[in-house]
Amino acid sequence: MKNEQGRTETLEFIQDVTEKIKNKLKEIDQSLLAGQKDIERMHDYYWENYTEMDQYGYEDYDNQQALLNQTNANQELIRRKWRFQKMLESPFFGRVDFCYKNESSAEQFYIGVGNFAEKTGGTPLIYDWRAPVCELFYDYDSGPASYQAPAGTMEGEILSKWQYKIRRGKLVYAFESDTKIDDEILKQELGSNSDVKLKNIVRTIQKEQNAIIRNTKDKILVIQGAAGSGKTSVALHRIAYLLYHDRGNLKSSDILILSPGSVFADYISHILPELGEETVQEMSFDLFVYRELKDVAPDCEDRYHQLERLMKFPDPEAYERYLNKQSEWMSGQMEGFLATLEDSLMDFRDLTWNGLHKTEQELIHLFYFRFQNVPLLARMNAVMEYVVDEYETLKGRELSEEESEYLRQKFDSMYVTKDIYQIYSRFLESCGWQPLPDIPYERRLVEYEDAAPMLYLKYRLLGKGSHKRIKHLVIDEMQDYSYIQYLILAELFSCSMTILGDKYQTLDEEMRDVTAFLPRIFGSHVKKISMNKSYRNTVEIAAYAAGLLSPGEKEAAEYLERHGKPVDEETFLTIDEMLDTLCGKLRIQGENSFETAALLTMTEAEAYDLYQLLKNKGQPVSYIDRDSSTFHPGLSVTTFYLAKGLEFDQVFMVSEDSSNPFLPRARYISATRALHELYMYKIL
Ligand SMILES: Nc1ncnc2c1ncn2[C@@H]1O[C@H](COP(=O)(O)OP(=O)(O)OP(=O)(O)O)[C@@H](O)[C@H]1O
Repeated sequence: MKNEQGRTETLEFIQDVTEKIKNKLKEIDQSLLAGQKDIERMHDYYWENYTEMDQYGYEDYDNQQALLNQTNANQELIRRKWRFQKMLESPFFGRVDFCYKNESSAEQFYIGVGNFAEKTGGTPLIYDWRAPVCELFYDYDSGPASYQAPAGTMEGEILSKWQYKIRRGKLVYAFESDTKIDDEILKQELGSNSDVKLKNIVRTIQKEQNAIIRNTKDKILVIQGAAGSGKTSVALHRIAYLLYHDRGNLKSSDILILSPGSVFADYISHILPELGEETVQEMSFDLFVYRELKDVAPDCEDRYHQLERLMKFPDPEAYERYLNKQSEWMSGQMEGFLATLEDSLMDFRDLTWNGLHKTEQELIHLFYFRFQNVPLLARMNAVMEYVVDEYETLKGRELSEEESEYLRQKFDSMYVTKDIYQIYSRFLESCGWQPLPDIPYERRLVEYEDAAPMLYLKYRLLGKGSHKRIKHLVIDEMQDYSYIQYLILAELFSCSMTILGDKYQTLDEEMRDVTAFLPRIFGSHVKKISMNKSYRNTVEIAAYAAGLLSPGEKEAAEYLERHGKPVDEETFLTIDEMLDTLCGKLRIQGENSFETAALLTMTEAEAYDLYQLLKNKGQPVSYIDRDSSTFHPGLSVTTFYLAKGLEFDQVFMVSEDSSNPFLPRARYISATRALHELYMYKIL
């Protein structure tokens, strides 16, 4: 009965709110038209009068400003229009009936992806999911509850909670639940064939996820989450939340996501616009390092080069060296090296030029005492500026550019070398490793194992102003960054951060738990949180994936009770046989078909061959390599490491070489990419 009444109420509310949204859209259309006319009028005025505008350009400037303001206002209107059009499709997804303490009746709060009020600034008919009152929906069952409003804690009682699905303006279901966001709804959401790309989860954010999304008090949040626990989703919703709550200070251009690559960036790119925000900047760490080292060497390997090499030519010694070069131990060695470098890098001499005279002793004094806090390779410049300043004051004239340049070279010649490549090579030797090949700039290629330590050395020698413009940094796949890489990030960014990942999904042979050392780099601001419940996979797939971990690695993972087909393990004698079987199992065409499937291999070469073979068989298929930038529906062929962070309805993983040292990790990463069906194939 209560359900019936609730449903009727909801239908009436949908009708009412739809009418009001339509009216709002009409108003926006009228304002847009008026705005457009204004712009045209301003253009006309300009062209008719520009020859007569005042000579100082004031009128021209005013005209340009007015034009810019009107264009911005129109753009804001277009954004609002788009948002309200979306709301017409699905105006809200939840409702809380909350009775404030000392009140006799409950208020109804409808919750949607955005706010909607009839009049700007009026009481919302629908509340944005990020509004304070919506905490009640995500965090509480029926009964006593409270939320934090700007005016303080609001206490009361939740009398009922509703969840809705509205599609194309029509109510699909409405049901009252006493509990938190109900598992049944979650199962329905996840059990249906997935969208092509990552979905927004506003309708079903879980309590522990909500705590992370709404956390504004911890400067650095580090989230260790099981595969499929919603880390990426939570990070994106957290960005939307921070943007909503700190509108005055934070813009989307102030936020940076360090992500594994361009396909991943494409895979998540629509979420923020769906949540009413603009997309944020995205960058891969390896690309950043390559750019920063451009003045040291023209080319630089990335993570994937290194991984491919180690898979092709397994070399335990090289692997050990790579791990050491990325470690905390290495940063200690570097500090020791830097301490002795102060002496061995310098060759002080008396300096005499056009009446300017400084003895070796005077220069040494300036270098080691007056400017001791300036980074080593920038210090001579500081000494020179000091000396030149003194000289100019004495002579009462400024040096010409040529004179300054001449003197700069003279001062610089007191460094034995300023070449970071050569200094780094000396550092390697001091640690007992092979130095780098002594070759000119044009022929240099920095191997992946040296790239991050070399960049860190560069910053330590030259100094690096932090990226003040970035006010929030998100680091996804945190387990893929080494100690040295985090030192670089700490050097570059002093802003708040969300760092998330899964220690079991490393691209190393062993799991990597970075949470152990992050507090040593970022200090006491680090707050660690775990997310153990996995939402992506069926129970069958999740249990299979857990079985791929070694006994010491298993943690008590929780799964959503969603069942599907058992995992299919098969061994084939030929690739052709395997591909025929795969084509038979693919369900990406026809009725009840899936949206996405992936064939995952160990190496790039294997992926490319299989892609070609599938194409030859007439199978529609896309190939994802490290330069790809779009994620397509249908079947994709790629390596396990490029599939990180992505998910597919069906996953086929094929391994051809059982001695590959990365096989166990690759199998785990591949298996956890599957939403509904998993096929683990081996070729003998
Ligand atoms: N609260 C939720 N409601 C609905 N779906 C959810 C929820 N949380 C996570 N999911 C779904 O679970 C899947 C995994 O989410 P996501 O990719 O964010 O996890 P992840 O922890 O980053 O995974 P991985 O580390 O394995 O790449 C996605 O399909 C996502 O939509």
